[in-house]
Amino acid sequence: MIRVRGVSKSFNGRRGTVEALRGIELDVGDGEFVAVLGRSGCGKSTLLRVIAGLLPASSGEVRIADEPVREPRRDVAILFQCPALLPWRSVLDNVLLPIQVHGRPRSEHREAAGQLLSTVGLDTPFHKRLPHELSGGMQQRVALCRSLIQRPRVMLMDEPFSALDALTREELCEVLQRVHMEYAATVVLVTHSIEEAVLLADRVVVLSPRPGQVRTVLDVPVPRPRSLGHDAHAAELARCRAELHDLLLASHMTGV
Ligand SMILES: Nc1ncnc2c1ncn2[C@@H]1O[C@H](COP(=O)(O)OP(=O)(O)OP(=O)(O)O)[C@@H](O)[C@H]1O
Repeated sequence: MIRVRGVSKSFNGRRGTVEALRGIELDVGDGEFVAVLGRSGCGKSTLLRVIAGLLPASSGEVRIADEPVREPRRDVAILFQCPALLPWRSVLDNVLLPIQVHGRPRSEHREAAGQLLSTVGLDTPFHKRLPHELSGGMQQRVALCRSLIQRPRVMLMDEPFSALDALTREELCEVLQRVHMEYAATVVLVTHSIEEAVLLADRVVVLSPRPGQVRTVLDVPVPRPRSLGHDAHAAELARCRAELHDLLLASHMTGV
């Protein structure tokens, strides 16, 4: 589904050239959930933006559904750290925004929007509220629904929960697992949180410090839904966490 081949990216700035990514190779299968993990500045967001078609690669190629990505695609949704809801529109109208932007009738999608909001735990009384009447976690749930309303094939997420407190993040990880199981979208999540990566992903791709290169890929062979609390597979989750922790720490010490 997503095929990244030999992607490198350098930025030319006033202080010279920054090599952000070097020779990234990555395949993400249909319905797979892949987390890209690495320390700050290793090129995670750059990789996601190249996959999204928001940024051209310096060399190499990204293909989605066997087509080269040269610009943002309609069937690819992107979720950022900031929910970026329109403050004057109700929750329901924010979710319906992509429908309106693409000139499709809102009335046909109102029910789907309501269902999506219920799936993420926002029932009818919330639908008429304005964004400022919601907590940060609730706003991010609305942004998640807005990205799902068009039934994307692929969801790209850049640290979507990093501005939230630890418990809210965990709650949203639970929501995201449910949404992923229900909608079966292919997901690439960028994060610097080992916990998040292990809770959510089928595979965790660890990038080395700049220039970002694929250092290792770890399978998380644990059935969903997963939890940080009592989980029958707690030992396996802990093993994956420890392995990723050691890898990230080692790459910090050696710089590879
Ligand atoms: N538009 C740009 N112009 C110049 N340099 C850039 C640009 N975007 C990113 N960089 C540089 O590329 C490198 C990788 O940045 P990127 O944001 O992809 O890292 P990251 O792993 O997502 O970091 P973080 O976890 O802190 O968000 C950094 O050194 C950054 O300063």
